[in-house]
Amino acid sequence: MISDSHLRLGIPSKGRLSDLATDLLTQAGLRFRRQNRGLFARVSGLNVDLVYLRTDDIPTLCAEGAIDMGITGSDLVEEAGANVQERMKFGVGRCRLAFCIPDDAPITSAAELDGKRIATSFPTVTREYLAKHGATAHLVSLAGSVEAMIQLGVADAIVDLVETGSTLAANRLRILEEIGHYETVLIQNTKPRHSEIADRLVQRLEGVVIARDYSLVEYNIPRAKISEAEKITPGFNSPTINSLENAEWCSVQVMIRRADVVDAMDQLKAIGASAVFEMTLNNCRL
Ligand SMILES: Nc1ncnc2c1ncn2[C@@H]1O[C@H](COP(=O)(O)OP(=O)(O)OP(=O)(O)O)[C@@H](O)[C@H]1O
Ligand SMILES: O=P(O)(O)OC[C@H]1O[C@H](OP(=O)(O)OP(=O)(O)O)[C@H](O)[C@@H]1O
Ligand SMILES: [Mg+2]
Repeated sequence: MISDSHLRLGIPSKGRLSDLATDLLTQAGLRFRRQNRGLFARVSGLNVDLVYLRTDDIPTLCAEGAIDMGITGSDLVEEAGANVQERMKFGVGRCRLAFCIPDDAPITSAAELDGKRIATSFPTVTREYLAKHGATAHLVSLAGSVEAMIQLGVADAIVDLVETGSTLAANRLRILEEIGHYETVLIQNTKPRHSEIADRLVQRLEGVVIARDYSLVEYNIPRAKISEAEKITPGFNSPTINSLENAEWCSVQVMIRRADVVDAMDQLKAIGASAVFEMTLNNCRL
């Protein structure tokens, strides 16, 4: 099934990153079907084989060359100490890794955890962080449910991922100190095989990631106001300006970060723009 002439891309077989990765690849136009419980899938029209793996094994398997590229969490890359190249950030699966303690604990910094017991799924990152701050601790390594470990009496503090903070709140814990910010990434072996296919894959995925971040905004504006409008909407490179039948007016097309669109639309209206539309982008090549 697996072929040497194909690039091998490792993707999460289950868990929260599994759907994220499948959605990204599908939106990027890759066509594939995973056979029931199968560990491989061939992509049609592009020489790529998908390999379904555990999210936390992907960094090591990529560093070892078992797969050429992989989709995983940057936290897991760091924990594995995997020597891989990060090719892309996807802007999804964002989370922080943090030292957390009971709400009412009087501790004020991670250095004060010297000699204490810490439960975590990230023993390497935790040990290295503590060492940099002149501390050592007894680490209890676990695969999950780390937030329960203080109540269970096996730890004084934990190091775990935090996204919304609701798991911490439910367990009456608070963040003591953040170790770092992480997200879903595309990694590649440092001695790439099939570089051309890899670059094509990156280009396709970038098209989706940029399109997810931007909208296309179109509006009509009096020519006399163009420079004012350009200050509000400078565009990714520069805006596209088209003539209208009424020579005093023109139509502008421009990419704007989604988070900034409503503000920009209000400002455009205020300087005299009309027919201001926001359109969703599905994909792009810039
Ligand atoms: N709450 C979260 N919010 C956002 N991203 C997260 C969160 N928890 C984990 N992640 C990201 O997803 C990756 C995989 O998470 P994890 O290893 O916990 O698997 P999972 O998908 O949650 O499955 P399970 O915990 O059931 O094994 C993490 O390494 C991290 O990059
Ligand atoms: O800040 P929050 O939004 O609450 O998210 C953080 C929680 O999400 C992850 O757990 P997961 O759901 O993967 O369960 P696990 O402990 O079994 O890995 C992580 O390990 C935290 O427990
Ligand atoms: Mg989890």
